[in-house]
Amino acid sequence: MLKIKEVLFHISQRFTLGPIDLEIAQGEHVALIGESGCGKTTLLQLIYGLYDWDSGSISWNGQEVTGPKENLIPGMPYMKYLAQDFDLMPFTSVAENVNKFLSRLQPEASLQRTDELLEVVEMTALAKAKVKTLSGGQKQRVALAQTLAREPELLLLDEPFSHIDNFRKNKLRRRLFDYLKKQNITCIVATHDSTDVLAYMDRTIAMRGGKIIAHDKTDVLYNNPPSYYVGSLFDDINELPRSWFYEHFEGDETVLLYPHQIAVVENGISLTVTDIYFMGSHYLIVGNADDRTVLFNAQKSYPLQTVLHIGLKG
Ligand SMILES: Nc1ncnc2c1ncn2[C@@H]1O[C@H](COP(=O)(O)OP(=O)(O)OP(=O)(O)O)[C@@H](O)[C@H]1O
Repeated sequence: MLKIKEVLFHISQRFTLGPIDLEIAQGEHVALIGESGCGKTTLLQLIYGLYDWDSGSISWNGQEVTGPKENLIPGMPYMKYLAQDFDLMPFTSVAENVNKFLSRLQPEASLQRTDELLEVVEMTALAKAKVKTLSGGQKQRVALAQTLAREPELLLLDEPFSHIDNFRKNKLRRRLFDYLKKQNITCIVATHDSTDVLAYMDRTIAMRGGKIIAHDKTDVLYNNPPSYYVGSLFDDINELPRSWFYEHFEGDETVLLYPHQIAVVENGISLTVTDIYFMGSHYLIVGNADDRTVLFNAQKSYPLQTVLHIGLKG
């Protein structure tokens, strides 16, 4: 289990991380989401032991994590941190880049494991290619395989799919997180992209200004975002008067609704269509209601300036 107790770290005069309190069980997958600069990378690097923090403690299965002051080689050996700017050997092949972290004593088994890991990241076809000839997304996949080759107990991934095209991303995510679950590898993923987290992360942590501001099971946090900021990390979200959607409700209280929770109804709040975006499975409609912008999903398109009525879906 990872235990972080009251960790506080002044990385600069302008930015303080913490206090952070967090426990993550063996085999759990946890996402760190939050706006750029909120401290996701700094928290991953602290957990890995790349900084000497000011106070508090971090431990993995009872073993204290320590920073560079105490370790000649920074980073805890039972963890692996995959940085945003991955570091590969450009003049050697994809397979060699992965194989170099496997045992020299069992060359047959190492080759087999290299093949297995290249399959996880869908790089089998390019096993013999030199890394310098690869695209950014292909390099990122090799870096992932290399990180897995080191058999970490705790894997820290910083924006692991940022260079990978949508075509491959979904399949890669499924393969990677299935593999990690099977191996019981604990994983923390820092990401901007909520689709990285929804399906694969047991829990999600939302950060802002160096602090954890919300923390729950991923589906619970998605369905009940405690603030507009947290909801907007997952999807477009509307903050609208509660009285628009709930009869007999008066007062200034607002309600947070994702576009898929609002629909065109017969009797409801009147809205003028101002923009329409084709999203593949549906249209995202932007409208103006009582001087507020509202985003909602619809199955069909409407001419601009059409007046519709909206209400809660279902
Ligand atoms: N080595 C450093 N020295 C001083 N300040 C730093 C250092 N590294 C990061 N910071 C500052 O710490 C804050 C948090 O940065 P961090 O990289 O952890 O955020 P992030 O949430 O990972 O952002 P992004 O999503 O853009 O990668 C930022 O204000 C950044 O400027």
